[in-house]
Amino acid sequence: MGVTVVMERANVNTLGEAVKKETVYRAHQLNVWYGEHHALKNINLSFYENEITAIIGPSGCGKSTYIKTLNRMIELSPNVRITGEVTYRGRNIFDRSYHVEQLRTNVGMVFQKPNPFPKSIYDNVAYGPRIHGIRNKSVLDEIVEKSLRAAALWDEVKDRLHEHAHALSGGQQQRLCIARCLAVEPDVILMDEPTSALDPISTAKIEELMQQLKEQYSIIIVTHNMQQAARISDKTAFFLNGEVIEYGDTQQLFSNPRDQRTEDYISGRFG
Ligand SMILES: Nc1ncnc2c1ncn2[C@@H]1O[C@H](COP(=O)(O)OP(=O)(O)OP(=O)(O)O)[C@@H](O)[C@H]1O
Repeated sequence: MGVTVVMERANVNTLGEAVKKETVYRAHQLNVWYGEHHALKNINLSFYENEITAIIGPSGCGKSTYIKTLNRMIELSPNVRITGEVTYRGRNIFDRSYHVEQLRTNVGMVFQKPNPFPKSIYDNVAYGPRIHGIRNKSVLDEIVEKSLRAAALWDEVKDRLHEHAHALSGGQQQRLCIARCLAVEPDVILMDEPTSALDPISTAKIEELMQQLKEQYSIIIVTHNMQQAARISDKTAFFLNGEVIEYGDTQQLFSNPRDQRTEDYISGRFG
């Protein structure tokens, strides 16, 4: 039985001053079962504003289950049972009175495989705002441009906005999915291995983009790539067999892990 170690250090700005960051998400004694399978065990973990948090761990350790819990996509899986609490901005997302639509507006998600809708580039980005009732063409044009610029795709697509999204490269499609997510002005972006299907150049672009996006958004990324976690994240959580083994500042976790199992994993001894 593993021990859940939750270490939280003060956030420090570039001048070395401690700064208080707002807690965006807090999981408290969270357990998830798929039928009889206990996939997440007593998770206690917080995520903070304007940070990138990486979730790492070997295949099957519960990373995807965890981020799917954060936007309640987990409820789409059959025979799921959840106990404990997840608060988003202070409210328990499993409260009966909590509207899942509101949560999904605030919390965007980018998946492993780019999944643009079978529509034009423009219509992909305008989709969410239209669902929210925005019909005015010039307002939509503005949102589309702003979102594509924020996703570092505008220059590449501004002359072909009405082409089919599937005509874009994989890396461009993934940035389009990020633009689609930004168009509804989320607060948090969940990313489930967003670069694992991409080449190194597209991966570098997405990583650079994430550094810009964290100025405005809180990002939680699941990644198998430990170099990527070390390069881009502020905090890292290491999951193993459904438990959080270690959580802390990325630099500290990679250079001086507290738990032997973290050390074994990051040094490639298993997983
Ligand atoms: N819908 C489901 N029904 C039953 N078991 C599931 C379901 N989804 C996941 N599991 C099981 O729960 C455990 C955690 O799965 P999860 O997908 O969260 O792991 P992961 O760490 O994201 O893995 P990977 O890195 O391979 O994507 C695994 O043992 C998996 O087989």
